[in-house]
Amino acid sequence: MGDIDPAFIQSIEHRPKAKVVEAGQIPIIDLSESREELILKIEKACEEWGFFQIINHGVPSELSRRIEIEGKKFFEQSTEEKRKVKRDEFNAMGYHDGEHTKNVRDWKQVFDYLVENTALLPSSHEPHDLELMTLTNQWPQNPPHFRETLEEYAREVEKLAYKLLELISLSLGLAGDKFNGCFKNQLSMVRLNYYPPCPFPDLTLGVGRHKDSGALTVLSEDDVGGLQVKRKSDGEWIPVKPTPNALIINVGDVFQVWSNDKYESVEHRVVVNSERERLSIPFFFFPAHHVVVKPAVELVNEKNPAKYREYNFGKFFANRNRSDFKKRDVENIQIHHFRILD
Ligand SMILES: O=C(O)CCC(=O)C(=O)O
Ligand SMILES: [Fe+2]
Repeated sequence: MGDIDPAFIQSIEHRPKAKVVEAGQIPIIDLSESREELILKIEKACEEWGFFQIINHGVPSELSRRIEIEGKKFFEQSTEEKRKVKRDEFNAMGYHDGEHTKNVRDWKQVFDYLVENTALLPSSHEPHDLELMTLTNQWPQNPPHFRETLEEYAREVEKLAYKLLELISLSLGLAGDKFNGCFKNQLSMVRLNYYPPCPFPDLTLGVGRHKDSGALTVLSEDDVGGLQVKRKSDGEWIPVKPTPNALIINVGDVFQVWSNDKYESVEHRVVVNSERERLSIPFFFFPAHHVVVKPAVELVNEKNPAKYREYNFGKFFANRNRSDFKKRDVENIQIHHFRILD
């Protein structure tokens, strides 16, 4: 392949370094340990890294392999076939091959689907526009077992996401079911990220640096690797080494606000390589559109006042999605825009 489309090129400071730091893996937590142990380990991991891996999590490894196979079969089809379920400005679910993160194009293709098949979302990001629209999944004809496999996977990971929600809430000293109600009519979705081999891995990223906007993310990946997490202690990009049968968990913006900054939604990105394609499957645990996100009252007092103004999750989501389709001149909305200045 010759020239690269300039839309993919990262500015120099954001390009991946040839030499990566190897030390300091994110913690691996065994979910079959006692609750007391788990809560302590999760608290430490969330404070230090914002990320951890889990093993013995209950999602059958055979199912993870099946979804990987179905995913690869889907992406191997012709562009024409895949574009039959293309997402657009009216329906954000389905196939997409032009995603931008921070206004630079990502070296990847995606397929998105909702965990609940349909979900309500504000029609626009404008605060006073109260109109809602319905998002609906788009399913391709092929591969034939794609839909049933993806739906089964979403059901399994959703159970795990509720378990993690409980453990993380307990680790903050909150009731285990404190936030359960926020996920009735949830906007949660699963994304298949497909990263083709890239002839210019030094200039591009599979996904540019970003923070996840939901409560938490459960990520499954194949054995290729590419995810890098920004280490809180020194800002270095640390590669996450794929661990067989493990899932990678990170707390997102919503938990950062709920926890009033005890836990941080940590930046991460994906590097690509010139030899192997890669598939990763994040489950984004998103509240319902009407949920008002604000620091938990139990964690706020005179000494530790709320660090964020409350915001409407659906409006935040609608605003964030505006930048997926085209380059925009302004910075994408971020939770720091809701920060109360000291
Ligand atoms: O592919 C990965 O490892 C992570 C992808 C990611 O961060 C995302 O889709 O939000
Ligand atoms: Fe992410």
